[in-house]
Amino acid sequence: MKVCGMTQLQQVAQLAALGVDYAGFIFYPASPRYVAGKIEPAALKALAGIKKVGVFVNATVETIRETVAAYGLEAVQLHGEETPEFIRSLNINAKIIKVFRLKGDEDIAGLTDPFEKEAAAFLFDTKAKEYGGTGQKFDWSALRSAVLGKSWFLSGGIGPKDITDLKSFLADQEVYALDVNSRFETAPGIKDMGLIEKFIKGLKGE
Ligand SMILES: O=C(O)c1ccccc1NCC(=O)[C@H](O)[C@H](O)COP(=O)(O)O
Repeated sequence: MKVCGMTQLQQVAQLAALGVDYAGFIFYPASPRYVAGKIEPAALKALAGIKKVGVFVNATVETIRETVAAYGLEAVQLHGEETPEFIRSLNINAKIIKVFRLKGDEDIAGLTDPFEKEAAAFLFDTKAKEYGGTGQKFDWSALRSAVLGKSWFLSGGIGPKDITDLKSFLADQEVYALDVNSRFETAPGIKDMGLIEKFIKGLKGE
């Protein structure tokens, strides 16, 4: 599982203790979850036990490279209109997660194929006015028939009430990991850790 939009180091450590695989950090200045100035880069770099993902929206090569080095990011999530050529030019020591923002009726393979070589994983989020963290879902059924030769994250508005639907979707889909965010917040960037713990247990059927 990935929990995105973290802004407090203590909560990131709590996620690690819960066994969450990935923590996401928003490096998009227009987001209310913009992490710069909220977590000290060296402190995050030193924190072990969870993979750190930097989320960028149409950032420059220099910004991404500097941020990966400063915060010790293991992966970069490209949430904007980044092209395969742009990804090739990055040349960084971090996995690339390319985001596709969907309504649900798109030709998924047509969107993902150009990124087959450049991305380590895909993430499917909801197409909305804002780039991410909208709390809105898209129609997952388009993903049921998509043939994707790559690990992918399911994202977009996933919340505590979705456990039953998720269990049925995950039963016959090769979803690599779920990505959750605003539906588990008390305020933008502040997570309700109790809710996250309950959600993890609920998915495991505990
Ligand atoms: O969370 C943000 O504020 C954000 C802003 C701009 C680009 C991406 C952003 N979030 C990235 C994520 O991976 C979210 O988890 C994803 O959009 C789903 O969020 P939600 O619908 O709130 O579950």
